[in-house]
Amino acid sequence: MLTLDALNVSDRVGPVSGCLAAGRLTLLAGPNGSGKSSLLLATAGLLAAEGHVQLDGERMDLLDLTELARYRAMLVQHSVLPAGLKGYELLALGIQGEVSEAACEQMAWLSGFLKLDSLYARPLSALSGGEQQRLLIAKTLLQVSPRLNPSGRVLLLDEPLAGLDWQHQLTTLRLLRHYAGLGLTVVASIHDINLAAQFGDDIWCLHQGRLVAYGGPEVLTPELVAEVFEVKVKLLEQDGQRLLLPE
Ligand SMILES: Nc1ncnc2c1ncn2[C@@H]1O[C@H](COP(=O)(O)OP(=O)(O)OP(=O)(O)O)[C@@H](O)[C@H]1O
Repeated sequence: MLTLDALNVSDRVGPVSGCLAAGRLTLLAGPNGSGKSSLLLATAGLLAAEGHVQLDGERMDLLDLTELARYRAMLVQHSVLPAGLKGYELLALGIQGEVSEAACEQMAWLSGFLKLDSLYARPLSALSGGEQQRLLIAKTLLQVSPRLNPSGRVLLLDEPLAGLDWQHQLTTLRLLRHYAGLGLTVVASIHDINLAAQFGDDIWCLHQGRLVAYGGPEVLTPELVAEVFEVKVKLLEQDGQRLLLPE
């Protein structure tokens, strides 16, 4: 479990306190500039912040970089990719230690979901934005895949669905749920509130740097959406599914 204790990045986000549970997929919603990326980066230890983040009771800011890389993986928004690198070389960066048979099997497993086979041999500079994103997602997942890294406990992803087509958005969300099911704490920012409601175990909603709502998908009410996103929506409910439709 990740515990945020008054985490604050001046003028960007916070103070935010709360628990991000292991075994659950928490989706961060909120408009542009509401602080999602800043919160994720500060949680990952990649952005200086006041307050503390504890991982199972251990202060993350006291861990060295090698320990951090073992415990948590983060997909950052707008990754700068080395142009000469090929697809498989990017993926290999997610593997700690030698590329073992188990690592190859895990890569093949992820490739099946994210359709990476045809991307392996190509330079990253020759791939589309969505193709690059699929490789980056796989690399991030590999880093904390329990079979390869039993110490892996946390997955943080900033807008993993950016640039993905509909099929790969759904595949990615299913993979995130799978990793949560393996016991990891999985946290991702997302702009589609209906996908957030469908796939998130927990929702955190940020507005102007503050955590204004958290809980199950039912926290995404038309009232909250109107206040935070300034969009009028109506709620449709069918077969236990909730859909927020713009009016
Ligand atoms: N490098 C920076 N230096 C100073 N302020 C920043 C920096 N990056 C972001 N901000 C500001 O911090 C606030 C939160 O930005 P952040 O990127 O965390 O929001 P976000 O919710 O991830 O937005 P988006 O949905 O557009 O990605 C915004 O007001 C933004 O202008």
